[in-house]
Amino acid sequence: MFHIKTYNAISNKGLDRFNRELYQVSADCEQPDAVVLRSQSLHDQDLPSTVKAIARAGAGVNNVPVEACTKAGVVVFNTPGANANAVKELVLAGLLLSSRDITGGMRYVQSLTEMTDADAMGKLLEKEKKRFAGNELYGRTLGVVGLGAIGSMVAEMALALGMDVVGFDPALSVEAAWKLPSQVEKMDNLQALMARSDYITLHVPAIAPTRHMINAEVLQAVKAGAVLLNFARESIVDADAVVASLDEGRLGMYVCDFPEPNLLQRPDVLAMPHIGASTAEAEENCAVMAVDQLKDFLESGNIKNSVNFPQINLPRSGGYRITFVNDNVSGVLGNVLSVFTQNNINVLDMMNKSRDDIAYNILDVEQVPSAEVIKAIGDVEHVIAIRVLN
Ligand SMILES: NC(=O)c1ccc[n+]([C@@H]2O[C@H](COP(=O)([O-])OP(=O)(O)OC[C@H]3O[C@@H](n4cnc5c(N)ncnc54)[C@H](O)[C@@H]3O)[C@@H](O)[C@H]2O)c1
Ligand SMILES: O=C(O)CC[C@@H](O)C(=O)O
Repeated sequence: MFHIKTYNAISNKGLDRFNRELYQVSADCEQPDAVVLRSQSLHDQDLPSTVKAIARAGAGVNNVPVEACTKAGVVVFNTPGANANAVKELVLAGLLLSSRDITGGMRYVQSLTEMTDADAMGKLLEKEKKRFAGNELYGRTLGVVGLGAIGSMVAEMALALGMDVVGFDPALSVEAAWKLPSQVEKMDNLQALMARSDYITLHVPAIAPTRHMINAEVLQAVKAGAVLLNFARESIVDADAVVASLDEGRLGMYVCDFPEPNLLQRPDVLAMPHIGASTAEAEENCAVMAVDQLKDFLESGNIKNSVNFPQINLPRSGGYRITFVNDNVSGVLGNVLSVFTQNNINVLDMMNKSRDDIAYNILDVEQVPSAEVIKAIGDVEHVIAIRVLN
């Protein structure tokens, strides 16, 4: 039986994929084999030593202490692309809400509660509507910072709206580059993108190099009146620098999914409560992907879409499956194989993959490994974690 601890509201479409004869799933499990979560921060929590994997039903893993997990041999998964369409559609809302005073106009109409005469109301609205006029997106330039799953979808959408699109992503993967429309013009640096764009939208992960990447210096390069949209993370933008730029009249508007107190009560800030991925479809997609990846890892040792471990998949070749994690230094696998030789255990198939400082191994063996053999493998220098699967 595997024990799964959940945090946040994880869609039942995903959780129902855990066969209850094999899995116990609950929010208050104390010694879980694995954790499924959304935005709950694990930074201030002690992770039980029973945890072998953490599945983030979503893209950003800044709420998970990934480095500590890697050192402890804990695999961290995310669900790349599973909520990208939801974010893309909210970016479209942000573009429209920042271009036309839709919310101001709606608030004004709702305020006319004293009016009883429809003709008089119609005349008043025709007179007042100029206060809520705006501009079109067509022909304007959108700068997309980060051209991964979300950024590339946003770029494609903007092109379909008749916008020009420029992009900046120094770490673009080959796979992501293939998905990018050819009309997206590549910018060499962030300043160049800022100087060209009427709208700038951020789609980078919250990692050390992106912390405050939008700061006072970068905002100097922005076109007067440009709109900045942040549906990525709070830490990417220095909110004080944004407020200063808005006050100065340089930045025209800030649309964000990560409000901070100093952004409230400003007409030039449109703030939302982190709802980029809050659609039924995105929540289901993320939960299904997270659960499927976790099951494949717990039951077969395979790893797909991990942010700290290598991708690996070894079809079962019968016998008994053992997986182990080790420091990525030479000689460890050889020493483990010697343990099998010494104990007359035949290896049927095996795969070894590494990523940065960590290596991960799957071995199918013919004979059931005894507790002594497992202990001997665990005692091999640089072996961090070991599992025996049925
Ligand atoms: N508002 C929400 O609810 C919501 C939902 C989903 C994702 N997000 C956030 O959006 C981020 C991006 O999501 P994604 O699915 O597109 O991820 P992704 O990994 O597919 O794409 C991120 C892209 O950013 C690029 N990048 C990294 N560092 C960069 C830098 N310094 N400058 C420019 N580009 C850089 C990467 O090369 C990659 O192409 C997530 O990490 C998460 O923080 C927010
Ligand atoms: O789970 C959520 O609601 C938000 C997820 C989002 O921020 C992400 O990084 O994927």
